[in-house]
Parts: sequence; C-alpha cells; structure tokens
Amino acid sequence: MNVIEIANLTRDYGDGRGIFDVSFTISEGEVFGFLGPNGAGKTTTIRHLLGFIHAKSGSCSILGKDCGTNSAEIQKLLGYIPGEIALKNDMSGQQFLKFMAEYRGMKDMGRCAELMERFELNPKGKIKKMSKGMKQKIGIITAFMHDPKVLILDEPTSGLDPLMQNTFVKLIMEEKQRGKTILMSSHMFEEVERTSDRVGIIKDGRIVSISDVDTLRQSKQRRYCITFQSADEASRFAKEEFAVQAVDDQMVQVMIGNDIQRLIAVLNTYHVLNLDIAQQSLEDLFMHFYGGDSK
Ligand SMILES: Nc1ncnc2c1ncn2[C@@H]1O[C@H](COP(=O)(O)OP(=O)(O)OP(=O)(O)O)[C@@H](O)[C@H]1O
Repeated sequence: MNVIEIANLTRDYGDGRGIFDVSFTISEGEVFGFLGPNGAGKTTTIRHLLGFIHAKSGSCSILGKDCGTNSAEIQKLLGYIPGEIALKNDMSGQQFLKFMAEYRGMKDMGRCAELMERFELNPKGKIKKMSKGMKQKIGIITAFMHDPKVLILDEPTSGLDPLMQNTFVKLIMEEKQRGKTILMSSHMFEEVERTSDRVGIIKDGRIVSISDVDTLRQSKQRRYCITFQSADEASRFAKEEFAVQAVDDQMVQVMIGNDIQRLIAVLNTYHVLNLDIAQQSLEDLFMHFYGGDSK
C-alpha cells in the first residue's frame, strides 16, 4: 500500500525555480531518502505534503488523504521535522513539549521522556537560549513523541554532532523495523545510505533518479583510485579507454565494472604506487547527476 503519493506536482516560482512534474510514491514501512543540493526543491515538495502550500498542478496525498484539503488532520497525524525549526522562543523546552503533547491530545509522556534521555536533552532552559543542536533535538523529539505512523523529516540531523547523528540513525532504523513510513531529506550520504530503502534525487526541481539502495550496494561498479609514479603517467593513463572520473596530479579515479582483467593488464605497463578500491556509493550516484567529483 502506498502511504505517500505524489503525482506530477508542479509549483513554478518563475526563473526556473520551483518544482516540476515531481512524482513518486512511498509504500508502507519504507524509508525514502530525498537528496538534492541547495535550492533543488526538497523543502518545496515537503511543504506540499504538509499542506503549507497547495498544488498549482498535480497532487499529493498521505494515507489516501489529499494534502491540500486535509492539512490540519495530516499535520496532527504525522511526525514532521521542518528544515528550519521555528519553536516558541519564550517557552522552555519542557513547556514547548507539553504544549505540543496537549495539541495532539497525548496522555502518555513516556516516549517523550525516553527520547529526551536518548538525545541527552535537558529541556529546562528557555528555547531562545538554546544552541542550534538543542533546538534540533527538540524538533526531533516533537516529531517522534506521539509515535506517528508516518514521518516527514526535512534535514533532520542538521546541527547535530556526529554522536547524536548516530543516535538519530539508530532511531530511524528502529522505527523502520516497527513498520513506520519515512520520507527524509538530507545532505548526508552516509545517513541516507544506512537508513533508506530507496533514494530519490532531485535536480533543478525535477526528479532525476530513483534508486533502490540494495541494488546500488550490490552494483558491480567499483571506484578505483590509482596513484601513479608521476603526473605524466597519470595523464597518459587517463587517455586509456576507461570511465575516468577524475585526474588529480598523480592520481586517477576510474569506475570499473566487468573489465578488471583489462585494467590489470593495462596497469601492468605503468608504475603504480597505490590502488584503492571503493564500492560505488550513493555519493557517486549523486555526483553523477550533479556533475562533480565525489572525492
Ligand atoms: N516562496 C517562494 N517564492 C519564490 N521562490 C521560492 C519560494 N520557495 C522556494 N523557492 C525557490 O524554489 C527553489 C527550491 O527551493 P527549496 O527550498 O525547495 O530547495 P531545497 O532543495 O529544500 O534546498 P535546501 O537544501 O537549500 O534546503 C529555490 O530556487 C528557491 O529559491
């Protein structure tokens, strides 16, 4: 069953900005990673799902409810972390969490207390005096504390330190085990690779790729990073018929699929100082669409 459905969603802000013909679905229990550089259209897509902006053309729905006409109901039902968390600054963290619990009609604060402990949040001080990371933790706890079936997370780990990022990844993995449906936008490849079942890449407002993360992991493509004795050798090798990704002084990166034998034969005619091999990663896929070097 599809929990989230986006069909031909378009919002044209002019000058090529906005989102155009965005379509994808997320099925029950699936974690969908949403990647794209700054300004690609992730937040605009997500804001449609929350009903903050209405589709000019196309449609989106969550659990069969149209996001435009059922926004209040959907917002109560979901767990949502906005890209820029705006909290009530004059409240303490504790007051804010209580306020959100009352808004949702929550009786049991057990999950909230458990999450505060996990994320090592002391919610006592005023929100306006909290660091970015502390505010982000409040955003995370607010999104998860009512145990929602569907979570929409816009750059959820922004501002968190690496330990807390890891705590967050573990939480997502647990929620996935518990059958939650999650859409998560991120700039962190590793976090998306560890948690997501599928990944959608958006570029200039259009979806350019939707990939299955397991298939990507099993891909036979490997990135070979070869260091030659001299820059001359590196540039000579770069002219051989391989899928060269980058040349940097003595180092050449190539993507190799089934032609390892040919690579070995060719390398035999060069003086190689070092050879590193990495599996094709989400970052490679992303860079393929954005035209840059991943390393
Ligand atoms: N209200 C608005 N009015 C005009 N243009 C807008 C508006 N909101 C977003 N845009 C433009 O739409 C494009 C997509 O923006 P969006 O915030 O969705 O990107 P994003 O992928 O979330 O980026 P980031 O990673 O920086 O958060 C950008 O060019 C942005 O300037």
